[in-house]
Amino acid sequence: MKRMGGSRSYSANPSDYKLLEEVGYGASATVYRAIYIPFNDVVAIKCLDLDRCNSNLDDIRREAQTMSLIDHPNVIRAFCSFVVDRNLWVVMPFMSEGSCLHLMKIAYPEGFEEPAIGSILKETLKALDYLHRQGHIHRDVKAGNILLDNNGTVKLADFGVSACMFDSGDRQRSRNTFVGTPCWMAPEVLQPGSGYNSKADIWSFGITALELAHGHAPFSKYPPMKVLLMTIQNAPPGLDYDRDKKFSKSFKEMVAMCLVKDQTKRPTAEKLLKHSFFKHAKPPELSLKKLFTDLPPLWNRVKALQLKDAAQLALKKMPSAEQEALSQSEYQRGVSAWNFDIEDLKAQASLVRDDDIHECKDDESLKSSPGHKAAAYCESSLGKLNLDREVSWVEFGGPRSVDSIQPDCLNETGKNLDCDRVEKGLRKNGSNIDVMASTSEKDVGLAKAKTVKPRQTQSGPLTPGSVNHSSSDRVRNSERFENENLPATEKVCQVRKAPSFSGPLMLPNRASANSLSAPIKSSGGFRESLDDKSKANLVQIKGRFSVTSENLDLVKDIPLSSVSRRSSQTSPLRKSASVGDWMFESKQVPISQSPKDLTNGNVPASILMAHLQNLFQQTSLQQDLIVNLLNTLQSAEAVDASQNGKLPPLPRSESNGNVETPASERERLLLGKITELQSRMMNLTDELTAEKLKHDQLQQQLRFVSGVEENGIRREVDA
Ligand SMILES: Nc1ncnc2c1ncn2[C@@H]1O[C@H](COP(=O)(O)OP(=O)(O)OP(=O)(O)O)[C@@H](O)[C@H]1O
Repeated sequence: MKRMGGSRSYSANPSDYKLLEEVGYGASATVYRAIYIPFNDVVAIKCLDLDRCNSNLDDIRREAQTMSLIDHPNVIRAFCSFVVDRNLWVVMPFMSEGSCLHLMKIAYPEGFEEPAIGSILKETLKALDYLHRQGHIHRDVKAGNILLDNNGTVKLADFGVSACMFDSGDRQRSRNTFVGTPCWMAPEVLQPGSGYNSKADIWSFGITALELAHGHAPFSKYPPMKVLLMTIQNAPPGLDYDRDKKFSKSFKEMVAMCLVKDQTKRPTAEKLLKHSFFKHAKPPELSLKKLFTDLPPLWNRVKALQLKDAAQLALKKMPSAEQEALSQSEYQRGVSAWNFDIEDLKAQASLVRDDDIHECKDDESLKSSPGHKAAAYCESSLGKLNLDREVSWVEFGGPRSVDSIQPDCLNETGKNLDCDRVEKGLRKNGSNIDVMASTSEKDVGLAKAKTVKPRQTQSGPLTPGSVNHSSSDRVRNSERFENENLPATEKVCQVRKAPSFSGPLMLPNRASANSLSAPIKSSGGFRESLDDKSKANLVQIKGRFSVTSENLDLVKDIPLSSVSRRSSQTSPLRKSASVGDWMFESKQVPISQSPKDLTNGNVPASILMAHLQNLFQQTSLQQDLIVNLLNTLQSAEAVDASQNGKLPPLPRSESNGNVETPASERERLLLGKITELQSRMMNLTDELTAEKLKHDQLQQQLRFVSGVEENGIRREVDA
């Protein structure tokens, strides 16, 4: 793809470009300063490692093409793009001051002053307004993607995850997938199925405003899953009245407007641009230029940051392998499917120990601790959450390992670049770099110890052919090197190879990829409203079917089709209860199934046996119950009659005490009563016979099932 840069066109021939220093890196790309030889123009080349990209080549090409069609002074456009081995090269204008994130890490760890923030945000908002009008959602608005050049120009970069709202087919559907960086992600983006639109960018824009104001995004020190939960559950973050006294009311108000959880209540970019905060924003060339005075060139800053990151990461206490395995499986369980369940996630997040939330806390004491920003940077820059449709596993680990960073301290001749000098230079320049650069001597020593190892350089001026190695190869190669050559003292660095909480999460979004271990919940992921009693015992709900913990043992292997249907069938015991108020409490009998259900071949014989035995027991109990009932009725009638005087005492023979032949009215009444009792008894006998019949049928089935099972076992034994 050949495109025009201004009035000039750039070729798609890699040998026309000379790669110089590395000036940035992200989850899937490394960015180099480069020279376009035919014009002797400085450009930036983003080398996207296709092995590390989740998208297919067509998608990536389309993205690069989209980028090349962009035409706005505040949006980075691609001059051209082409594939070089397993990399896609995207040629674009070089932004000499790099990203706002890098600038903050190097010189403004507590964030920028309001006038600078106002200018940066206004230019960014113009970019968003343009993109939204063109039908795009950027989906990755953050300080790391806002680039600056030395005359104060601000451009929004990185269409790595942008999508066209007017796309059709797969790409349109893919808007229902999670893509982005968790700290900046809008609540609706984190909740699958709820759908989102360009207002998601407005939320990210609000988070970016906080990032520029504080030097880090809210929640940036937490692991991705925790961020995800906090974004969904907590009140939206904002500028605090007390803590952020230095910021104006209109700035605070503008941020609050962006960070409304209900996306429909967020303003559009166009509307937001009319906010008084932006009306009074200074032109960027006035407020931004002074930010870079006295800073070393971008590539040296990037190197210093890489060293700092490496040292910080090496110092981090890593969780044990077991904990990692647990956290991986928990993460996978929680978000590995569309049935995104907040309760389950809450439980998982609670498994994350507080000391796993790395040393950066929000409190001021820690803020002032040396190097805390770099650690926060590591968290935020590595904590990319990417839930892609084709991925069915969770991947942890930062986008770059310590190892992959090491060669950056070497120049093309393999000589060690004087990293100390870089740091000293930064300090000398009087900026706040001390905070960033003042990790203990141990850190620096550690980093230096690693840099002196003779290795083939992969940075510095590079010819196109020399960028053949994918970044993953680089990591792998250097890991091998580490394993073979690392002295014991440097083993700590190997912790980087262990997965980390803050690495990119690649989570599947396929509905079918749900986890068996996760409880089945009603469609919204929340339990249906049930009375407290049933809630307490509830294990599963699926439509109108429920299983309670009381019958869990009996039921655990029975397929859902044989699980009791709530309040739709009456158990034999309920029937008996309706005869009189004879409530029969049995915790073993909550299931009612028709013999058809039980003999449909799906139910294991052992379960069926238990169930039939249970029914047999019930029937016997019912028999006893009916007999008792009859006896009770008879004696009660007699007592009643004699007490109420309805049936006067029978005349007794004086001589032998026998009842004499009825002759009187009283005797007729008595006979009537007896007849009534007899008919009731007959009814009850009928019921009893029916129950006996049922009992016999069940016994037959029981025998049949046992026979089948025995035959099966015999056949198995014979075989
Ligand atoms: N045109 C450019 N000029 C100067 N520096 C650049 C340019 N483009 C990118 N960078 C630097 O490179 C870094 C990484 O670039 P980019 O964000 O495009 O990579 P990525 O892999 O898409 O990162 P992520 O997805 O993590 O945001 C940026 O944060 C910025 O510091």
